[in-house]
Amino acid sequence: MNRRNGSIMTSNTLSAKKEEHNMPAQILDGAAMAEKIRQQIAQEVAQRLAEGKPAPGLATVLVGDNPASQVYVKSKHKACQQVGIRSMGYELPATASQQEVMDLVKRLNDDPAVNGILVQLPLPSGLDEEKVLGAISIEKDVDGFHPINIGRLAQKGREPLFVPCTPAGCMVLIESVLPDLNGANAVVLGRSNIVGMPVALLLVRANATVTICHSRTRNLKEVCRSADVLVAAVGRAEMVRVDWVKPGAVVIDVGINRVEDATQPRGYRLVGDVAFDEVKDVAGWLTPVPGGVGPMTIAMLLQNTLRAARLSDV
Ligand SMILES: NC(=O)C1=CN([C@@H]2O[C@H](COP(=O)(O)OP(=O)(O)OC[C@H]3O[C@@H](n4cnc5c(N)ncnc54)[C@H](OP(=O)(O)O)[C@@H]3O)[C@@H](O)[C@H]2O)C=CC1
Ligand SMILES: Nc1nc(=O)c2c([nH]1)NC[C@@H]1CN(c3ccc(C(=O)N[C@@H](CCC(=O)O)C(=O)O)cc3)C=[N+]21
Repeated sequence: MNRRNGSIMTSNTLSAKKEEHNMPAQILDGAAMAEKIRQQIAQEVAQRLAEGKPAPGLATVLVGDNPASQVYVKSKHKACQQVGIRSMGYELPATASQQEVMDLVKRLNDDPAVNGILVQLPLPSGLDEEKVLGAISIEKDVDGFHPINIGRLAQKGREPLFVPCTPAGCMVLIESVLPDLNGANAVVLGRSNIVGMPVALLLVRANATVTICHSRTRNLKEVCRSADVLVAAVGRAEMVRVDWVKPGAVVIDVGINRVEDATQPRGYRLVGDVAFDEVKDVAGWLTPVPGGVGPMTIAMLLQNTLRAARLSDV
């Protein structure tokens, strides 16, 4: 079996593959894939405008002044602009009350120019995230974090209106090289509400056999090494080392970690949860950081916003 043809490595091919140690991974270029998706979305938006329909609208809600959140929200607006989605940014101070945030969400729910509402997470401490996310109209829940959308994702035979963006982006990347996940062993490192758990749910829906790992997992390295598909979303710089990865595996690196680097203009560089330079020699496919899952997350947000606009067509 060749790791280039999208087939799944089985344990009896493992030792043979190890000898091919120096066969470098193919890079799964999320930035390029996201660019293609954005072009397609731009075309569809233009088509809608030509039909006399209004531009899809996305409202972002940023509470407080977390610098990383400000960067992410800014790049979401930029991406909207690129494809013709109208984006509206709402900012509240870190001192905003629960009521103020809830009132804003309700106002956006009632605003017909707003098709999608994204409340940037994490919210400052003191605010009830569950209540805020639950207040978003499910037809505008382009992040897919409303309890009804997550509940449907977790249940057989139910369809969420929207799938969370980062997990959806991971699946597009994985399925671009491994379209048939039937019976594949998938390991997800991390169980957060926004990445680990929903990506695990999507992998189960795609018929993979899924193991979810977290800070209490024993024998992490061995569990990871059993994976045909490994998704790392822990937020620990370069935690996944070369001997954690089965030769030929598809490795999706969700982590975005800043590490100090005086040679960089910003004083830091971004690294993933995977030690890219060593894992690239053994994985079949590997996503880079930056340029992997991050841009796909934003492309999925645009896709969800366009879908929300379509849902609101009368
Ligand atoms: N590219 C993108 O689009 C996105 C990237 N990210 C990045 O992905 C990473 C994860 O984000 P997020 O899910 O929000 O993070 P969280 O901090 O919410 O979750 C981290 C998860 O990893 C587990 N974990 C932490 N340390 C270890 C360890 N040493 N061994 C095993 N498991 C561990 C935690 O376990 P436990 O539950 O037991 O605490 C938890 O389940 C971050 O770097 C974040 O910046 C996030 C969102 C989008
Ligand atoms: N309600 C909500 N929805 C989210 O989708 C959400 C969130 N809250 N909170 C935080 C995380 C994080 N996240 C990222 C999106 C894009 C990049 C991204 O584009 N990264 C670039 C690099 C960006 C840089 O240079 O910093 C890349 O990986 O190439 C990263 C991370 C979305 N999140």
